[in-house]
Amino acid sequence: MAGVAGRLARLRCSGALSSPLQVTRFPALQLHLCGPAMRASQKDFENATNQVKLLKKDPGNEVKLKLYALYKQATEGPCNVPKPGVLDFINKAKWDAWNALGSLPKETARHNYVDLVASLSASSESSIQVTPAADRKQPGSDALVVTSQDGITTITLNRPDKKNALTTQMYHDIMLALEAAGKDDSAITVLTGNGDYYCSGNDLTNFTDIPPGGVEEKARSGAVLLRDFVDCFIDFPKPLVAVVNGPAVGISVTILGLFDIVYATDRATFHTPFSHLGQSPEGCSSYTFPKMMGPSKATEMLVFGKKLTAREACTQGLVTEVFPDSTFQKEVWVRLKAYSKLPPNAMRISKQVIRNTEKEKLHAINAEESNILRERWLSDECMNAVVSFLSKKAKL
Ligand SMILES: CCCCC/C=C/CC(=O)SCCNC(=O)CCNC(=O)[C@H](O)C(C)(C)COP(=O)(O)OP(=O)(O)OC[C@H]1O[C@@H](n2cnc3c(N)ncnc32)[C@H](O)[C@@H]1OP(=O)(O)O
Repeated sequence: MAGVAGRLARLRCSGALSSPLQVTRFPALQLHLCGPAMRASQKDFENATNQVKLLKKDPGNEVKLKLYALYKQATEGPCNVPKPGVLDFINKAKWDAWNALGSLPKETARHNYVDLVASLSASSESSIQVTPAADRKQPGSDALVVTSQDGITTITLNRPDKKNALTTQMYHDIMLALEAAGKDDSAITVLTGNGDYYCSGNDLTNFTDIPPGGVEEKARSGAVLLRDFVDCFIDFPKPLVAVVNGPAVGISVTILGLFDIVYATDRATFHTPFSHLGQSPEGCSSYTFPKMMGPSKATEMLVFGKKLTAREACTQGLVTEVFPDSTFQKEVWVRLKAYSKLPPNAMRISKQVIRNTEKEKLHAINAEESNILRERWLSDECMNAVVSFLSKKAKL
């Protein structure tokens, strides 16, 4: 697979990316990747390496990779270190960027680095270090908001700018929130999203956060986390309601089979593009979906990634009721407030009567799905899909 940074550099040199927009955004890259070699003193270079630490505006992965590559070329010359493993996304992207500079002379690299930093300094507002993913801080508890009112505990996914994609931290926080909600004095628990999306599923940048034990360890710990996460839904003791305020993707769809009620706006869609991502179903959907909609409709969703409208999902039994978007919030909350006034113990016991017969089976299915996914995450198919998403995201 050609490196993303290498592909970017080649495209730039061929002029294929020289649209006015890109020239405006990255003038230094545009000018100097193919431009004439010029001189910058060692002192200028040292100043620039210090200046880089003071930049306030994040210029994005593309420029960070370029800075990294130019620095290495300027200080060490052409790349002749071994290529990192294909699953070592971050180091491989860095290696590709450096390697793409070929035999560019050290002096030219030094000049280009100085010039690139100067162009960035003008509009800088936040840090620009090429931070290894493992060192990156995950969003904290503000990515999840928990409120309790009128007998209802509401857990709200709160990363609207990322379509409420689930970070590793959020999986942990949701488990804690469910544990607390299961014990508090509310009658009903609700999961919903803030913004135009319900949830875009697993945050695909989770895959770049490789621990010291490497990708195998990442896959192993991911499978454990997934299993624990889904177990919390299987075991949740009270009525659990999904208020699906917009499109839902991936794991946010599959776990709906473990909710007691699913209310959706007519703007919602339900998408499980697992094959496209080289992955396989989780959240017990390999069991709950065929059971609720029949194996053929389940296959369309889980194997072929067919996206359902809210009404289709309702017909298939995945959604309880669909509401017009304009009245969705009002109608749903009036309904839930009325339900929350029913005797809580009776509701809890009735839920358990309905669900308990399946619990053991669901735990076994969850364990099996998590194991299979652990292997999938190590596959070329999955790795290529994640690299493709990250490349588009980094606009490489
Ligand atoms: C413990 C581990 C358990 C793992 C369990 C496994 C679960 C499997 C899954 O959940 S598979 C599903 C994974 N999700 C996806 O594949 C969705 C990816 N995202 C998209 O396809 C699109 O972003 C979209 C269709 C959801 C929305 O498209 P739209 O064009 O409307 O918006 P943007 O693409 O511009 O998105 C806005 C910003 O949000 C970022 N983002 C959205 N979804 C994710 C995601 N899943 N992971 C990471 N980031 C996501 C997107 O990159 C934009 O960010 P930016 O503004 O910084 O560019």
